[in-house]
Parts: sequence; C-alpha cells; structure tokens
Amino acid sequence: MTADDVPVLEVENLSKHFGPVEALSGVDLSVRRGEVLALLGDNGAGKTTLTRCISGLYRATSGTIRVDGREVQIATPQDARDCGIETVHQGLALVGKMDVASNLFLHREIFHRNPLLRALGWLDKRAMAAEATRILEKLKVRVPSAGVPIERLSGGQRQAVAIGRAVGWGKHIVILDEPTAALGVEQSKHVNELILTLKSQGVAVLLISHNMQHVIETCDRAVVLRHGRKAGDVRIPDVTARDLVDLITGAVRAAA
Ligand SMILES: Nc1ncnc2c1ncn2[C@@H]1O[C@H](COP(=O)(O)OP(=O)(O)OP(=O)(O)O)[C@@H](O)[C@H]1O
Repeated sequence: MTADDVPVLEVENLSKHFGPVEALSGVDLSVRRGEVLALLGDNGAGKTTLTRCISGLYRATSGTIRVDGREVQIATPQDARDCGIETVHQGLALVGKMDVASNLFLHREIFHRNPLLRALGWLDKRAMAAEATRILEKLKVRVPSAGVPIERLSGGQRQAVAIGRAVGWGKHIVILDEPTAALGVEQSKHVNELILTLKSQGVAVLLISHNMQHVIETCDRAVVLRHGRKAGDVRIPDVTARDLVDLITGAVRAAA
C-alpha cells in the first residue's frame, strides 16, 4: 500500500447522542490526499454533528478517528488543528475592519525582528503582507491587495480568504461548511475553482453542500447521511444529481 492509498482522514463507526437523540449512528467515511468528498444529507441528517466531532467542537459518544492511518483523540478544536484539520464554518470568523493580511495571520502574527519593538508587541506588517500575498497567489485567489479591509471584499473573496487562512499553514485536511451557500453564480464559480486548486495541491477536502450541481462539478465522491446513518458512499462519475437527491431523500425510483 502506498502513502497515497492510506486515507488522510478516516472516521469509523462514529456515533453521537444528545440525550435520547441519536444524531449519528455508526458512521464511516474516509478521505484521501487530493480528494474532494461531499458530505450530503437533508436538514437534520447529521452533517454538522459529524463535522463538529471531527473538528473538536463535539466529543463523539463512540467511534474512532484516524489521521494518516493513526488513531487520534480529538477533544478540542486545537486537537483537531494539531492533527492538521481546519474547518471553515459558515460564519467565516473574519474581522471586517482588519485587512486581508491581518485576518490571514490572526493568532499567528509575525512580530517585528527588532527585539525592542518585538517586546512592545509591534508586528512585522511588511512580512505579513508579503507572506499573505504568497499564500493567496499559491491558491490563485484574486483580491485587490493584502492591505484591503475584509469589509470591502465580495462574499466570494471573503470565503477565499477564510479558506486561505485554513490551508495556508500546511494543513492537509479542510472541512468546508457550505462555502457557496450565500454566493451568486460568479462568486460560487471562483470558490469552486479554489476547491479544485486545493485538490491539485494534495489537500483532502470534506465539503458540506446542498448544491448538487456544485457537488457534481467539484467532488470525487459523496457520502450521504440520512437520519444520522450512512445511506450511501458513491463515486461522483457513477451518479447523476438526481441519483444524489434520491439518496438524500430515500426515494426509490421505479426502474426505467
Ligand atoms: N446540540 C444538540 N442538542 C440536541 N440535538 C441536537 C444538537 N445538535 C444537533 N441535534 C440533532 O441532531 C440531529 C442532526 O443535526 P445536524 O445539525 O447535525 O444536521 P445537519 O445535517 O447538519 O442539518 P442542516 O442541514 O439543517 O444543518 C438533528 O435531529 C438535530 O436536531
């Protein structure tokens, strides 16, 4: 087995109960390097609960999570980050008044090289802007400059900056929670292109989406949840958008 055959992220028999509510029951999934896996399901199917267990916001009731073939214990968001898992939540958690570079470096600021200025908490803004520009170029993200405040960017550009922050630090597993939900056609196209760029750079992407066309265009495989259980694990080239909707809803179509 080569390194590329080992899933970078593997979830086995994962369950999460909230009191009597079985939000997830015995769910398995795996994602490989450079693979985009869609996580699909109707409202309440368990998608958010599953990604929260992987990103350390919830503690699973039972089950195993492996990263690069090794079992890991994820009890906090920091544990998930330490394993190389970053999540871009729908709220994005960007600071509107701060510029692109400062947002990319939030909690990872580069301090001034001069020891005195460093001790006073001065940031090396020039180094941060240069590194931010490098990250954005690598991801082919187009923003006017690293110095522009986030509040002046479009929704798609903000999404791209949030994704850049997630993967710009060598993280190799990224969970994207409906990244195009609030975007128009053109902006969604850019975000989908960014997802394909991540794929080409070997990042494993777990994508929650309700947009079947986007799933068909960007994903390699889809895991479908229904009432907290896995209802399907399909290769995208083998299915149509209609097949995916049927798996999500549990509809049984008469044979043609
Ligand atoms: N904190 C909680 N306490 C109790 N029940 C919860 C909690 N979070 C989720 N649930 C329940 O778990 C089930 C799965 O919810 P979840 O939010 O994971 O679904 P989802 O697939 O993400 O739905 P949506 O697409 O609407 O966001 C639902 O029945 C929901 O009511």
